[in-house]
Amino acid sequence: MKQYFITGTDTEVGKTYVTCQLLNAAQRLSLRAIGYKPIAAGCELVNGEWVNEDALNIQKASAKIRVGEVIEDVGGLKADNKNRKSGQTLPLRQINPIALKPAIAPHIAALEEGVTLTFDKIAQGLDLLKTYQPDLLLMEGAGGWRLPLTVGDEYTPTYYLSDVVKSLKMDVILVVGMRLGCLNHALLTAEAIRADGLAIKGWVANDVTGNMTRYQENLYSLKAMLPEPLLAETPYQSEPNEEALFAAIEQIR
Ligand SMILES: Nc1ncnc2c1ncn2[C@@H]1O[C@H](COP(=O)(O)OP(=O)(O)OP(=O)(O)O)[C@@H](O)[C@H]1O
Ligand SMILES: C[C@H](N)[C@H](N)CCCCCC(=O)O
Ligand SMILES: [Mg+2]
Repeated sequence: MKQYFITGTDTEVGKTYVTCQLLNAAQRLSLRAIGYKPIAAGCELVNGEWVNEDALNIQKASAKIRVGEVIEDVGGLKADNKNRKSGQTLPLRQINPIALKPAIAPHIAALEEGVTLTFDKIAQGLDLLKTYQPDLLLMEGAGGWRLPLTVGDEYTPTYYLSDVVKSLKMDVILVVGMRLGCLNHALLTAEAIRADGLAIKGWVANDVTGNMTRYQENLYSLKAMLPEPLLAETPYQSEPNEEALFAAIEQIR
């Protein structure tokens, strides 16, 4: 089983978009691929359940439950798993255990809601998804690399999502949202990941706007400055480029 943490140069750069494209491509290559969004901020109440759009998209793109699959109860997340038939999507709460209502920085939302964002909650959710025996597990962050999870007095951050990834020793895939400013954001993010002692498996150039001036020149610059491989380019709003995505999967599987 291969597992990766998907980070990005910022929020809204296409981490979920790229995660789903990779999950779909892996599935087409007969790999069992599952996505995980441990912490999501920005939810709507749908039929009594707090639902986040990233989580829904990842649920849709993830492998389905198999015949007779029995899931161990980990941290109480098994709940809505009974009576499920094979071929159904994984329970949303397992894809996204921590759903915070306002679309704001998660540590602030958590403080408002009296929720604590702990290593254990994130790791338990990951362990539960591993019981489905995926070939590929992609865990999407929230925001960028240095995302605060907990704060002390005066909102001093004390613990970051990057610390969790460090403890889990996960390799990282960096999604670069191709827009003005991304060179600085990509280089700083890559420097921080390496300084945290983690490996960047590769990066994805996601054309998040479709109208970046000098897109190619920016891409050449990133290729020249980032030593890690460009896994794929994901174009703006076109049909997925399956060949490119398959090649990316071959590099990370
Ligand atoms: N290549 C693309 N073509 C078209 N639309 C895209 C592309 N990449 C991203 N988007 C759109 O841009 C928006 C932001 O993308 P996405 O939600 O994947 O960002 P994110 O980095 O996961 O953000 P967050 O930090 O909230 O998790 C979404 O509406 C998504 O559909
Ligand atoms: C709500 C939003 N869509 C993201 N999931 C959360 C982004 C948090 C960014 C925090 C920050 O670095 O300022
Ligand atoms: Mg997302």
